[in-house]
Amino acid sequence: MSHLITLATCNLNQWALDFEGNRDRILESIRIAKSENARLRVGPELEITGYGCLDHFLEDDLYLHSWEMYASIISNPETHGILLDIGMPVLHKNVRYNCRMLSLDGEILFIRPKIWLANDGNYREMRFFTPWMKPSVVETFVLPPIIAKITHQRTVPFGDAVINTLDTCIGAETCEELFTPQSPHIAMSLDGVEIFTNSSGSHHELRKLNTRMELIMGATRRCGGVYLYANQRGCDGDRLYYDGCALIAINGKVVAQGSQFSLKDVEVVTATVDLEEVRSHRAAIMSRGLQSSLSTVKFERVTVEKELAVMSDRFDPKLAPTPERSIRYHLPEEEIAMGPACWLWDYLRRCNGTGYFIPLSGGIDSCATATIVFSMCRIVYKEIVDDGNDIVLQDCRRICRMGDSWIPENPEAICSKIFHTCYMGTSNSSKETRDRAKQLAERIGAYHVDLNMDTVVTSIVSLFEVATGKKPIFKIFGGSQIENLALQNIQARLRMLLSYLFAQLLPWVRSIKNSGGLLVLGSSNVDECLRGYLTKYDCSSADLNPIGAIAKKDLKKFIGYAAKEFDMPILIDFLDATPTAELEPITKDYVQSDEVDMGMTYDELGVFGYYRKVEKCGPYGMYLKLLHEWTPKLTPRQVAEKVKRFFFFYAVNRHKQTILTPSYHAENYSPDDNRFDLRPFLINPRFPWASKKIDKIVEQYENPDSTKELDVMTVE
Ligand SMILES: Nc1ncnc2c1ncn2[C@@H]1O[C@H](COP(=O)(O)OP(=O)(O)OC[C@H]2O[C@@H]([n+]3cccc(C(=O)O)c3)[C@H](O)[C@@H]2O)[C@@H](O)[C@H]1O
Ligand SMILES: Nc1ncnc2c1ncn2[C@@H]1O[C@H](COP(=O)(O)OP(=O)(O)OP(=O)(O)O)[C@@H](O)[C@H]1O
Ligand SMILES: NC(=O)CC[C@H](N)C(=O)O
Repeated sequence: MSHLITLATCNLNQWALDFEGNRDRILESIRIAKSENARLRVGPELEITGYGCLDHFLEDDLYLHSWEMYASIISNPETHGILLDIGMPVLHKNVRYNCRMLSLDGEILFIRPKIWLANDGNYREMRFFTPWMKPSVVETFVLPPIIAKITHQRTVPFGDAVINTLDTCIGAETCEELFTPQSPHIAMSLDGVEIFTNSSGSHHELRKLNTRMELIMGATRRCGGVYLYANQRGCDGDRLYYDGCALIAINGKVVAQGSQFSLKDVEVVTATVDLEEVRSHRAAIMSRGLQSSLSTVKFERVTVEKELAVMSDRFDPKLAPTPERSIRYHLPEEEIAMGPACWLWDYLRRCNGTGYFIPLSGGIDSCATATIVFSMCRIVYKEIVDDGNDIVLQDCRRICRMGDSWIPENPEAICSKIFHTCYMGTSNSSKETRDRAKQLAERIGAYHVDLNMDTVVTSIVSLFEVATGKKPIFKIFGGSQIENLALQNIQARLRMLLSYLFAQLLPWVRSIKNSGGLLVLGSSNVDECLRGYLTKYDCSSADLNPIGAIAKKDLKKFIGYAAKEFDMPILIDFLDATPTAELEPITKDYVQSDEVDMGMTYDELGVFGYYRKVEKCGPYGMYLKLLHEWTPKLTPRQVAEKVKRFFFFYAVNRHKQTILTPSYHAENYSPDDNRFDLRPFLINPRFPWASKKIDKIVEQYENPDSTKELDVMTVE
């Protein structure tokens, strides 16, 4: 006979340190879960504080406020009648742990500290928490008096326990633990745990979702069982976008999946599963039976004298298992259209902003950034009109400084209120870029300013001339390299200055009431940041950069996608144009081009970026890898030149990464020096020893007879 139970998991848009807001979202998720008849509700990792509190996790206040919020949740009778798994940090014996609080009917069942902490890339959990290094061990936790008064308990178990109800066994695993080779669910499953909860704080990266999904599918296929994945969603105050995707799986099949990108603050996902399916799946595998009977890891059981099933003894014709469904993945270009857009919306509403400003050049990068803002407006509009989301409508009215009766008639109406673009031309600008910028702004409804700033550039050059008696001139007119660069950088840096001026005053110019300034958007892509192909403190220095960790290649795909999906044919013109900075005079024989200037192509930069950061290659390691990949199309010498050139520019420009505008983290090869890619910024760009070793190999290829065997240790 089947044994049906209904379970709930959720995506919550928590905000670091927003204790009351976080609590209310948790309460709302419990209310929804109960209304769907769920008997178990799991929420995201550290949901009471928000996952991204970083060094605030070191403050005692945070632990106090966590208990206060937790008390107000479990003392609320509306949260009773359902097993709750809530994420919160806890101090035990003066040690900080990242914990899960399991409770039922206002009573704490046990506290489970995370065992395997996330500590690479963007994650630094070891900085704030101590891992519970005693798998399957349980101690006694003395409850703080405010909680003891509410729960009428003095102590509760603290450690790696599991819950036995009358009809099943439940174990908790926390985020990273799923990603480890010896995940806790393995030993738990062999010890009879049938339902696993996973509470996560996992952020978006392009093309990453399948890793998470494959792990969940693989785990439940191999071990059997029901897996409830909960995740935070949204921007909780940092460069990361947590990408939800709450999920319920059973024996390698997905039965429920929440959305990855959305403006919903609370999204609850429920499913009804048949525990008999878990039992028969497991019992059919003899080898699993042997491993289970031999397993020496025994988990302490915390007993609950209740059943999770609504009716285990009778057949209920109204209750049926939720059918299997296929996993939904977005294309990378859809991910770009949605992730940074939702991040920008959270940012704007949470800082009580008036809108965004972007210097729009008529090139791909600022165009992609503007299109992402438009995508944000589309998502907001859809959420208001199609989904009737009142929170988004209220936020939208507040940000647009519109009254209580206003409902936007289309995405362009939202864009026209909050998005400002500006073309800042000089005599080096072309009509094409100017027109493209104007047409793009028109299409999305942005408030556009088209200006010329030659007078400002000229007056700065004149001032310099008066002060020094020397006048720099462009290279094509006979000037030196250094003069040429200085003249380009003046234009670039003035654009930054003008951006902030216009961002501050445009709402005033438009007589928008009660407005503050606009947030300035930067638009350097990941590849040019890595190569340092940007002027320090120019338009690359802004308040936020939605595309700072997205590759040019992906941005182009996104533009192609948006041209069709957003009905924006103008975007095709951007795709067809040659990327150019337009900082040097255009003559009949010369137009500045990015790839020529950089000495490498954007595709090559993508490869270098991947090997440097993801594969952790130094120049020598990268050369060896690319030698196999790029020869015989290129000679070993040409490969060596390219690798050395890349590392040269990377090293001389590394200092620029220290002041990069905070960017949406989207790519695993992001060079963001502030949180993700920590490196020195004074590096010998010639990498002398590695270069000698590379030269030795080139020599070996070019004169195979000259060296009998390859001895890379002997240089000179
Ligand atoms: N090791 C070090 N540690 C700390 N700081 C260091 C440094 N070396 C230089 N610096 C500083 O950096 C300055 C040089 O950097 P920077 O002023 O950026 O100038 P720089 O990197 O020399 O030139 C800007 C580059 O960006 C290119 N570009 C292309 C397309 C568009 C744009 C644009 O902006 O629109 C720019 C432009 O063609 C040029 O190649 C030095 O004057 C010095 O102040
Ligand atoms: N004529 C311009 N008017 C307004 N902003 C400009 C102009 N030229 C450059 N910018 C700003 O400076 C940034 C960097 O300029 P750069 O020429 O390097 O462009 P890019 O990084 O290739 O981006 P894009 O593809 O948008 O031109 C641009 O993204 C844009 O925000
Ligand atoms: N919070 C965590 O433990 C997250 C780590 C995990 N590797 C992830 O990206 O989802």
